Amino acid sequence: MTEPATAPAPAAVRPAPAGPAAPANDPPALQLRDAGLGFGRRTLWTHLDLSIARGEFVAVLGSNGSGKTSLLRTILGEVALTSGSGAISGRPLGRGSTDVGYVPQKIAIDAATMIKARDVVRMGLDGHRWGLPVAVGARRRRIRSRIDELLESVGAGEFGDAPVSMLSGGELQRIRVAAALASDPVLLLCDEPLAALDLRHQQDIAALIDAQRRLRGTAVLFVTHDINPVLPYVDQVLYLAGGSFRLGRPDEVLTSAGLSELYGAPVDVLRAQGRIIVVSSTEAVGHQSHDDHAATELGGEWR
Ligand SMILES: Nc1ncnc2c1ncn2[C@@H]1O[C@H](COP(=O)(O)OP(=O)(O)OP(=O)(O)O)[C@@H](O)[C@H]1O
Repeated sequence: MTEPATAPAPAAVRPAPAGPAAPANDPPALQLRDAGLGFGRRTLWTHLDLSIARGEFVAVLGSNGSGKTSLLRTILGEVALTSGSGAISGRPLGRGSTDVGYVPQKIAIDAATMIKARDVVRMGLDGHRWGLPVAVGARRRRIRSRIDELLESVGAGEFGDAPVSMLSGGELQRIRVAAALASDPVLLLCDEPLAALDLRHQQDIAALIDAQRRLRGTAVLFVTHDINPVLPYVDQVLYLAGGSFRLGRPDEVLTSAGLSELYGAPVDVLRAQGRIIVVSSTEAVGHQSHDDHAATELGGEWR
């Protein structure tokens, strides 16, 4: 892909992927080989080769309906690839892998429920199973102390005993992250965890996830409509659109030439004050804001 001469590199400081060094012959946290997915006659993406090493941060961008969530669902083993194959830490994709943590867009919580924040984290520890026997004695203390540790690690120590229905969007998102990290996963899948958060909370959650991959070597696959809050951390961008994709470093993928080719329509990628703004021929779109209207129009216009 050609880099437009006018596009400066993002101003963000990119830390090197960190975390405990994995032995050289360790398999990647995630490997997709010649992977494809479609529903009926519609192909979402095909011939996708993606390898994510321990401690690597990969952002997934793309228009509405381009298959970002479906990609996560294939990795979770909920949807089978139409072609190709995938593995997590060398093991074939399948349901219920404790190597994978998942931060969903939403968890369905009844407003009337009295489930506490710490109960949601416990679900993460127990592999999302309710109705386990009540732990007693030393085991109970061990579980409680691990949950306290997880709550502290996401800055949620203070509201661990609060009913989740009382929490703000930002507080609840911390709890979702703590639950996803409970099994100390090799791979963390995040489906738009910054949606509906204000700028400060977006930055907090992004930094939290970055800290986890640095401390624990967790690989991160992060679906987002807005690259900017995670730009300082991103090693690779996977950009899905129009039944195809681009994969590479942010400065390789987020270019006017590359995205125009991907969409088959003129797209300008602007860089200003360390932020990236994607602009169509008619309006600013998608990656700089949480403007659902603009994002929807991007998908609707070019899908
Ligand atoms: N099980 C399914 N059967 C048929 N079609 C499906 C199925 N799951 C998803 N789709 C379709 O596949 C397309 C991609 O959906 P997906 O949710 O992966 O998109 P997305 O990129 O995450 O979109 P958004 O940005 O709006 O969240 C959509 O058109 C959706 O309707």
